[in-house]
Amino acid sequence: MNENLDLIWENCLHFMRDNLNAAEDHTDLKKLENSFDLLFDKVQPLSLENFNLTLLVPSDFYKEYIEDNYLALLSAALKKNIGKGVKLWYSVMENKPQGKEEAITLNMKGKTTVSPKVQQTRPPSVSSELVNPFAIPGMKKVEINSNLKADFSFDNYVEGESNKFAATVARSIAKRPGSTAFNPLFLHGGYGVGKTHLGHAIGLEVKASFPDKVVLYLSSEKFIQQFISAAKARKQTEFSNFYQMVDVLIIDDIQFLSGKSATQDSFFHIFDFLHQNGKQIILTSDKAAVDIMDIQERIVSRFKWGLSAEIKSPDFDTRRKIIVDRLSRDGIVLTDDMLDFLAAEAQTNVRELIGIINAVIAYSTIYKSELSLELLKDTISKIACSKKKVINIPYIQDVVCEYFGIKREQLLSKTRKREIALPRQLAMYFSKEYTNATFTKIGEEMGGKDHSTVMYACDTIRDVGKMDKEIKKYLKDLTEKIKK
Ligand SMILES: Nc1ncnc2c1ncn2[C@@H]1O[C@H](COP(=O)(O)OP(=O)(O)OP(=O)(O)O)[C@@H](O)[C@H]1O
Repeated sequence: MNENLDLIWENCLHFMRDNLNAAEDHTDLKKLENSFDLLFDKVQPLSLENFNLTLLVPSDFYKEYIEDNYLALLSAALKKNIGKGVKLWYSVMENKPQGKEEAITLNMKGKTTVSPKVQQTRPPSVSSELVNPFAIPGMKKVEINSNLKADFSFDNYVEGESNKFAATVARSIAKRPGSTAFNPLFLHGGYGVGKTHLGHAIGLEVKASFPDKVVLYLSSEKFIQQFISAAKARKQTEFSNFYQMVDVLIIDDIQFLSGKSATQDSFFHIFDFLHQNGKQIILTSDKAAVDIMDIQERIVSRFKWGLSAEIKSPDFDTRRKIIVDRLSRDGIVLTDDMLDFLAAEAQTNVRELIGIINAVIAYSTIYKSELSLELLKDTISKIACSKKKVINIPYIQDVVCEYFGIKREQLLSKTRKREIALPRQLAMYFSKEYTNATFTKIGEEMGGKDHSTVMYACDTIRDVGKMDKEIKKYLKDLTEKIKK
């Protein structure tokens, strides 16, 4: 019978909705339907056994509200769709306060026993497993594409000093998603150091160990786009419902939520729902939570609830291990001096290192056994030449905008809001440092600012950057990105 439960419940809902007017003397049907939908969206049928129907409700309030307002209608619907002897039970999802590790369900009997018999005991085999009360009817069984890259597994993740802590925590989360103290896991670090890889590795491991868990990886840009489309179509509720079905949510580059206040609101509610229900949240960012500008304080504070782990640029030994690991997948073995040479080359991030390894693989395929240290040096110098790029003002502006998650129009605007004015001053400063442009030229390219404004910005950043921790960090990160 349970197989048909969703269908039976759908029919009950349909019957009740159809008869709303008859049940109450209400003239504003639209309003009535809306409040009915809001209420019953959050109610799920949990089980139906021997005429015992158990509904999962988010709190006592829902139970009482249903009993007070929809008793007659619900009884009629249940009689019609299940039969006269049906008894109704509630399973109340109780959320422990902040810091809890799991959600529990409590069973209690409803006032409603459609048959006159009073049921005193817990109905047989009511699952104590958490069922998502926010799932849209009919969506429960929808397969979600997790968007996980099979290559980004723990097996392919080389551990070293720079990432050991983050990797250990990630492995422990993958074993008990949502049940460790590491929720959310906030992974941060520079460009290409392996944050995304680790996020995927957790997701893949969870999927392998708990196939029924819903795992979803996506970039914050995708999240923002989806939110905007949902808002345009007035489907914010469906948007939230969708995310609330997820057991392990992995959002990459969360810093891009900066300045997007409506998306932040929605993210906040999804975050709280998932967290309160023991679902695992994994976030990656190119900066520490406190360094993300223009993001609501309540969100930053939630980032700190779990664990923040920084992944640093890989040290020499880790780089060497990564090279050996990658090349061995293609059956390529290099001599020690070749490995040392390559490991010394790409010092800042693994992505750059992988570019070099791929070039070695390509050359190895062409030259086969003739691969030598000289050939490697030659290959690397060619890569370095082809990678040299022109650093000009528009390029600097792009890097700054991407870093702060703001638009070029904002950067070039006249606004004095700190979250825009500071990136603008930094862009002016870097334009002076890295190009031959005059103050006047920089001013023109920065949205028609006066040369004295540019001079002032450069002096300020230079002076403040000497002692202000925040500015120092921006200078370091942006220098790395501009020179990359
Ligand atoms: N420790 C590691 N072992 C093996 N491969 C790694 C490791 N760290 C990173 N990589 C590889 O380096 C590349 C870049 O890593 P990843 O995309 O995870 O970086 P990221 O920190 O998310 O960077 P960004 O912030 O720029 O997106 C990927 O191909 C990834 O598989």
